[in-house]
Amino acid sequence: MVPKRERSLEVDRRNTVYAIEARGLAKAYGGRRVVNGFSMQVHKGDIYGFVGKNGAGKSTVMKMVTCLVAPTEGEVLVFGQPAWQGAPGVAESRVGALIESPGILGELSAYDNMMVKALALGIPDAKERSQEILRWVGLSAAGKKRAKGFSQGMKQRLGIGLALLGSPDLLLLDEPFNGLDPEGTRDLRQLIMRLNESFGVTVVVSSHVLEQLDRMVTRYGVIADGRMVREMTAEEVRQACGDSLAVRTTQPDVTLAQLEQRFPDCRFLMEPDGTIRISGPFEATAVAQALRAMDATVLELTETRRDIEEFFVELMEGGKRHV
Ligand SMILES: Nc1ncnc2c1ncn2[C@@H]1O[C@H](COP(=O)(O)OP(=O)(O)OP(=O)(O)O)[C@@H](O)[C@H]1O
Repeated sequence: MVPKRERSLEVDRRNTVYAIEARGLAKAYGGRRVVNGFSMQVHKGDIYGFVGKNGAGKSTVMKMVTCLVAPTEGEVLVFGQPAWQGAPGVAESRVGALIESPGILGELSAYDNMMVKALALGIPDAKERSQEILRWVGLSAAGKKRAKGFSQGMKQRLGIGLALLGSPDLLLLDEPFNGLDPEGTRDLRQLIMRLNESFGVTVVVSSHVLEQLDRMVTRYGVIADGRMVREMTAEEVRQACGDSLAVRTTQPDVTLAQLEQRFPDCRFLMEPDGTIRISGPFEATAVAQALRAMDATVLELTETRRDIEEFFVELMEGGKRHV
């Protein structure tokens, strides 16, 4: 049976409406463009890992998607509709977000925090909904304790609870693992996965904690200097990491077709600069022999072992060639 998350990606490939689609997005502060020519495609059902160095522009992009900040240029579609139509539109009704401070009232309990927001949103069954969500985020035992005394993990979970009040189809979480201990990190990761799997909530998570993203993400986007460097499925990242063979020839398309035919059990990935990355059960010497037999002009043939962190660091450096 196909795992549910892979199945949802399969369905979405045929579906042209994305949860988020950004085109030519730019944001300037004081004349400096901190996001520029930015594009992004988050498929419905994704857990999308949004990765980039400090200051790359992740928060700014997330704020433009959630209408906290107005774009200088470009367009953001949320479920096919403009997030901005002069005023916040679809983002208000279908999107939940935890960006920077989660808007928690420190003097109030978790339940009272939920009720304040539920009443402000005009949610009809505010009490039941607040209790239900608190159970979901694992805070029903927090009782009357004031939120200012919560651990960082509890605050993050309450922040997510508040973001869930409007029953969003899309949830954006900016650095949610910051300041969490290993247990808090695990709990939060499991919560994100449950939301995605049980309710089909599309989740965008920006994080530096690649190890956590690797355990739950279905697609990645890498931002550097305000531009999208690369979007890849988790499977493509897995293929690009681990033992692999990088092959560059003068005719990459022809070489790729021939190698695929010659080594049907291997996995092949063509990188933007034409490098063919072979992973799976390959023998470097057999590939070298095959290239000779094909009369290919080989510019490079390198066997590499690369871990996920190294892979992303290279991309975050600005999308230089990563062999
Ligand atoms: N309100 C603002 N006024 C001026 N500059 C800003 C403002 N908000 C962000 N910036 C600048 O925009 C750039 C991108 O910031 P942003 O917070 O989006 O990056 P980030 O990728 O989320 O980084 P981090 O991981 O450090 O939060 C930074 O250089 C930042 O200083």
